Amino acid sequence: MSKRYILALDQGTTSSRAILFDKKGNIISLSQKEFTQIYPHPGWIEHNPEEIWKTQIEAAKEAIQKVGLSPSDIASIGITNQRETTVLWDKNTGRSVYNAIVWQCRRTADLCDKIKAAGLSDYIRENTGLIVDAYFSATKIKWILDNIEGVRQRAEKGDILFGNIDSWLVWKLTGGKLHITDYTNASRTMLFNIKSLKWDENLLKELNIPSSILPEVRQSSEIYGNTDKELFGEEIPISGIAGDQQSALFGQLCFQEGMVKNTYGTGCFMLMNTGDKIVKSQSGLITTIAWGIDNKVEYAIEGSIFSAGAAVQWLRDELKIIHDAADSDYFASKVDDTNGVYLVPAFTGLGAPYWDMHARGIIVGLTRGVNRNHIIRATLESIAYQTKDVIDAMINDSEINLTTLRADGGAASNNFLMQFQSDILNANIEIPEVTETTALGVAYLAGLAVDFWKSKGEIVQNWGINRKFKPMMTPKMREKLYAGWKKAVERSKSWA
Ligand SMILES: Nc1ncnc2c1ncn2[C@@H]1O[C@H](COP(=O)(O)OP(=O)(O)O)[C@@H](O)[C@H]1O
Ligand SMILES: O=P(O)(O)OC[C@H](O)CO
Repeated sequence: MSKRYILALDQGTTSSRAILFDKKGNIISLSQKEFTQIYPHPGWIEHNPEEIWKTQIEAAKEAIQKVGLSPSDIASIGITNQRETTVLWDKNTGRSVYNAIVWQCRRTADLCDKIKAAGLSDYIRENTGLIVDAYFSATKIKWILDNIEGVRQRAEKGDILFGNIDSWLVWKLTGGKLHITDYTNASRTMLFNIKSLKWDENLLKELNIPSSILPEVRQSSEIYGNTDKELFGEEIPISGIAGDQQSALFGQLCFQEGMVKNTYGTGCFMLMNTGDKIVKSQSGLITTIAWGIDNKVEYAIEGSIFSAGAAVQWLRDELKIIHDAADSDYFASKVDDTNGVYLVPAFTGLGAPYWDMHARGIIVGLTRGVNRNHIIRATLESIAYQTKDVIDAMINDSEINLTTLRADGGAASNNFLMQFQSDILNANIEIPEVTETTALGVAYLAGLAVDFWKSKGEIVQNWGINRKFKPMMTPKMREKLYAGWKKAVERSKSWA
């Protein structure tokens, strides 16, 4: 029987998902497992790598079993992942030497300040496309090497391996046979030279990171190897790897230069395809690798927003003023405005376009009549305002005339948010039929490598729009609201 499905493993910040797609790009089966968020100190965030592996493999097996399929129905596996999150493990035991330091973690902010003071910012910008920030993997790797007893010595002996979550999962899936990553993930480490497409020797030296720990960098779409037979009962090829935001760009079919998508998950990540051009942002965006496919690399500019859906989770888990993230839609719509309140969710500093590692969250404009609905509404509006900050930067850099934004991610299901977003941007928002575009993107990358899909042209036939939002706000109101946001952002800066 022919192999009818591609299995995408989507290892996100808050959950591990496994999704089976058919040739039309339809979801056949989905399994999702949440895992523990570990906050050892204010501003620090960790995950347990073993728990990530456990939830991911369980989700994969469940997705196959719940629709009565067997591994022989699967043509190949694609892996997409939360990016930058850093794992170091011992290659002899296969066990991690410390928790994964998550992309949001701010513990290396001071180290980044030292890197800036040493005058390395321009070199880093020029060669890695990135802005010096605790967000990226490099300083997280250095922190583990310098702070966990014995790890540096073991690394120097050649016993320690580094990987982002993609590498960790491939290592586990292949029973320790492959230590690889792809171009998209490598471009988020602050150690990879996006021009020469090699690990940057100068930065490795400056940061005192041994090159022996680094994975081999491969394309985002090619057959890398097979899963260990023990795992699924038979081997399945692995043929796609991409960081989740680049994967969503692919899944939203933004194949042409100038096409833009925004993913509303834990954070918000807006990427614009810039083709074979390395565009250097003048407005606080970063340059990243979009994908490596057919022996060619394409680039993107990106605006990374650290807290979007995370702020809604905070309303649910810490303030406990909503039961479920989706309730925020209902409560925000019960009031006409925020009653003058702005919430800046700089829980882990501010990313693009401000890049302030020391900013912290604030709620301003409180008066006696403010109630919980206003706070909930201000939280959702903050996601839209942050997106506007990034779009304005993108328009400034590329002179595009953005009329339509393709949106996806968990919070894109919030109709209030999408309408407010359309209003504040004065642009149309389109939500595709398959909103799991992150998983879909890497399924396409994996499927192209094994001829499950013959070409991008065949994939484009699968595209369909589910919902559309059109701007309805007056320009005067838009300007007034946004001016208030800019003022609030100023108050949140340089706090910690
Ligand atoms: N209806 C909703 N309204 C607002 N936020 C939502 C809604 N549904 C989910 N979210 C938020 O979206 C995030 C989950 O989206 P997802 O794309 O799965 O993120 P990730 O890949 O970062 O784990 C959570 O932070 C959650 O609070
Ligand atoms: O897992 P997500 O969807 O929150 O994405 C996280 C990003 O990859 C961080 O750069």
